Amino acid sequence: MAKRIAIGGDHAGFEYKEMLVEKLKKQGYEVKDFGPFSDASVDYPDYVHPLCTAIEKGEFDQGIVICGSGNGVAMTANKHQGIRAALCWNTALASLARRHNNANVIAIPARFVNFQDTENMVETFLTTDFEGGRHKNRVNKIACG
Ligand SMILES: O=C(CO)[C@H](O)[C@H](O)[C@H](O)COP(=O)(O)O
Repeated sequence: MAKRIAIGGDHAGFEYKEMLVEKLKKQGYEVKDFGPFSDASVDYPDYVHPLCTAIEKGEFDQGIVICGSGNGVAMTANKHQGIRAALCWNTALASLARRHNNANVIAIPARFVNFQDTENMVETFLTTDFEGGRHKNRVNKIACG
């Protein structure tokens, strides 16, 4: 079964989101675009909260959220108990986010990374497994409340 990917962000991430959606669909991923659907100025929580709720409900396997710095989308995503969002700006961080933190959402700072690096980070994020072992207890202790 194709991996189900949820993607969204804000106007600053719009261009990269559009290019990623096209690429991921071509690669055979099942992709749902949570918006926005133009580069008009918007508020990222309006798009990131529905995306994260859908992941928490089990409707998607992993998420990609993109804004200018990556911080706004990451902060929003991490308000959700079932989300572990990792702000990444290179493939080493994307790999560690999966291997050590079992991150289920990657947050990308579109204004600070080029698209080639973004593609590489996303590919790494979607294809790298959680190592478990010593990291399992730590990850289990992240959620609170
Ligand atoms: O949330 C952010 C900052 O933490 C994102 O980078 C936004 O994309 C950014 O704030 C948008 O800025 P703009 O001046 O409204 O385009």
